[in-house]
This record gives sequence, C-alpha cells and structure tokens, in this order.
Amino acid sequence: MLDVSGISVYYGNIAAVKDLSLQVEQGEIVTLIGSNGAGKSTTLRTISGLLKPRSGNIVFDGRKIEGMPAHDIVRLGLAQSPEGRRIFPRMSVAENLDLGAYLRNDKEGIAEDQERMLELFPRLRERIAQKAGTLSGGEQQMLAVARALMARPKLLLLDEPSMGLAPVLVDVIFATIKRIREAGTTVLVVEQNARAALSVADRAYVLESGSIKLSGEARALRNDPEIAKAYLGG
Ligand SMILES: Nc1ncnc2c1ncn2[C@@H]1O[C@H](COP(=O)(O)OP(=O)(O)OP(=O)(O)O)[C@@H](O)[C@H]1O
Repeated sequence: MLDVSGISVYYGNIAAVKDLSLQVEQGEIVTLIGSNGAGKSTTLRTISGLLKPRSGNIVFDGRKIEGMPAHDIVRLGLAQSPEGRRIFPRMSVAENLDLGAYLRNDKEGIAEDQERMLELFPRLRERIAQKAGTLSGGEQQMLAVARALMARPKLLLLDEPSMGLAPVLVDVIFATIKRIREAGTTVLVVEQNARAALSVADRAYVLESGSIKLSGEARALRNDPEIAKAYLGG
C-alpha cells in the first residue's frame, strides 16, 4: 500500500532523513520507533506531503505522491493525525470532527462516521458540545485521532499518539489503534514509547540518525536484547 524508497529530507543543508526505505502492506500496523531527533516526525511529514524529499520516491496505492500537495494526498486516502494534538481549541468536539471530513460531501456518511467515532471514543460523546480546548490531554489526543479518521483514510499516519499521556491512557490509545485496524484501516504509527508500539504492531522499523538501523517483526524486535537495552529501558 505504501512504498517509501530511498528518501532523503533536508532542513537547509542538514539531512534529517537519509536514504530511508520502508513499506506498509494493506491491513498492517507498522511502527517507526527511535529516540528524540532520529527523524521520525520528518519521515511522517514527508509521507503526508508536508515536507518534500530531496531525493527518493513515495508510492501510495499505486501512485507516486512525493512532492504532491498534502490536500491531494489526503484525497487519495492517506490522513495524518499530527503530534501535539493540533485540534482547534475554540471549536466544539463536534465541529472538530466535522473538520476532519472537510473533503467529503456525503452528509449521511459523515453523520454515520461521526457516530462510529463516538462509539470508538465514548469520552468524546460525553463532551460533544464542549470546546475542544477544555478537554484533558488524553481526550484531545483521542479527538485528534478521531478527526483524522473522519477523512475515511485507507492509511492512517499517527505521530506520537501516546505523547504526554498517563500510562492507563496509553493503553486505551493503543487498544483503539487495534480496533481501527480491525475496522479496515491500515496504520503507520511513529512512537517514542517503543514498548507500547511494539506490543500492538505487526512490524517495526528502528530509526537512528535519519536512517533505518533495523527492521523486522515487532515480536522479534521486542525480544531482541539490543533493542531492549536501547529502547525498552533494559
Ligand atoms: N524545522 C526544522 N528545522 C531544522 N531542523 C529540524 C527541523 N525539524 C527537525 N529538525 C531536525 O531534524 C532531525 C530529525 O527531527 P525529527 O523531529 O524528525 O525527529 P523525531 O525522531 O521525530 O524526534 P522527536 O521525537 O524529538 O520529535 C533532528 O536533528 C531535528 O533537530
């Protein structure tokens, strides 16, 4: 479904991502893990069209998308829920969800999907008329994920969904990622919380200084002593 092949991404003269390749098959949960500054966000932002690679190719669903404007990429079925929960704080939860569907005009489908999101995230139903800025951090994170899903993507990109969340909410978010996949959406998730990410993913890539250092089945990586030492705290 997604084939990233040899991309390099620069900020000025500095390469943040170097000759990086990764693949995501339909129906998979794939995670990209790595420490601070490894280039995880840069990779995700390049796939979703917010940054342009200096070289390399990105093919999504059979179409070359590198260099395409982000809104055209969303239209093809690739949506990103950004790091830092960039929801609109002065708009209600319902209005934020509507914004996620801004490229659609099937009113009934949008209403159905909103209902589905409220089933997936019951906390949002309780707060549906509230301004998004008054939600807790975890609720805002859920809203950001739900908003991205309102675009009905084939592939959902998630940037650090567990950031700043209490451990119990991290579990809720990752359980939700599994349910999203069961409902038919493929997921590529970037995480610093390698333990949580490797416990739900099928496959993983380990990023170090802008390059893939290791990749494989998430289960195998979880049991790899080197990974445990570097990313799982022992
Ligand atoms: N806008 C920018 N301008 C210049 N350099 C940047 C910019 N954004 C990121 N970088 C640099 O690019 C490298 C990769 O950053 P990136 O944010 O992709 O890493 P990351 O793995 O997502 O880390 P984090 O988890 O801290 O966000 C880092 O060295 C970072 O300092």
